Amino acid sequence: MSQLLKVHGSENQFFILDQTQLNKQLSDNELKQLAIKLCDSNNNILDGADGLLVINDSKFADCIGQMRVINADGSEAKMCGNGLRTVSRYLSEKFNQDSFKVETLETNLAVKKSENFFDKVPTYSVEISPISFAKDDLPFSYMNKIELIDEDIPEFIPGQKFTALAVPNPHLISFVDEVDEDDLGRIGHDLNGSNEYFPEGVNVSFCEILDTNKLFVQTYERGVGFTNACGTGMSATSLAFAMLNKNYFDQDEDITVFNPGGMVKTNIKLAKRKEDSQIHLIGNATFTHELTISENDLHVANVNDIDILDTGEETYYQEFVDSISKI
Ligand SMILES: N[C@H](CCC[C@H](N)C(=O)O)C(=O)O
Repeated sequence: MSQLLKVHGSENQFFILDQTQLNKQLSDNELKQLAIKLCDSNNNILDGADGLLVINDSKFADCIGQMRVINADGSEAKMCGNGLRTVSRYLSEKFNQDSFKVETLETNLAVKKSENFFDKVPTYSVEISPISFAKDDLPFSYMNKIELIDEDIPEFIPGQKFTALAVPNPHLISFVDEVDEDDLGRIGHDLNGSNEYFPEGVNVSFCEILDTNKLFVQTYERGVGFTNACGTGMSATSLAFAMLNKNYFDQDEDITVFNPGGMVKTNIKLAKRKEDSQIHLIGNATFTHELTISENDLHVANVNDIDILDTGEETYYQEFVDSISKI
């Protein structure tokens, strides 16, 4: 029985650990160390990953499991949109249910199996919630602002506007004509080090508006760096897009969000009070490998003692990616 899975949502790569299968739960520090070890590409465990998703039993009767999110640097996040799709598939197949709730650090989220985007590419829809623009919920500090919505912030990039929102992890978004990776990398790095603006760091996304309900989003993630996709980043960006670009947004249709790892869809329902808007993220949940620690003791996971089985699913995902085009 494999103890770990290697998975991805839009090539945002994770390891999944189902702690309910272990004889002894790992401590928070052991989970942090395991995440750092597994995710570090220098350890040659399937080229590392962007984070570790930990599944535990839920304390809520209406949830079939709990998801915790540990970034590659060992920091814990409240939420992970791409990761929640893979955890939803894992729990769906484990309990043979297609629609249920998953407990996360901040709230319990509704998830469900969706119609596959492509043959043999399992596809899931997850609720992204709660939503906040309040400075104390991000948190951020900028002049006397209590919200940052389409705000000129010359200290970041002169002439570029930014929007900050928590879903509930923190996101800073800017709409650009073309993503400049140097700018994105510099701001992402600076705002996740010691800085006066985002004391707990922030995920930074640049977005190109390609057409009506069609976006390209690239993200520099807190606790990771550049990733192929960031589910909460694409979700937060989709809400900001719907709020700020009414002439390019059709509320009756999903938004197609391209990213360096592929494509997802988001569904936005704007509400009178913006925090009451609804976001759903729909996309693949691909399981690429099953891993077994022969020690059967994750506390001392030894790099050389891991058996790895390739599921063959990546082939189907790549066929999906080859079938889509931004234009
Ligand atoms: N780096 C994020 C957590 C992972 C989010 C991302 N991978 C997603 O799919 O939402 C943070 O520290 O808030």
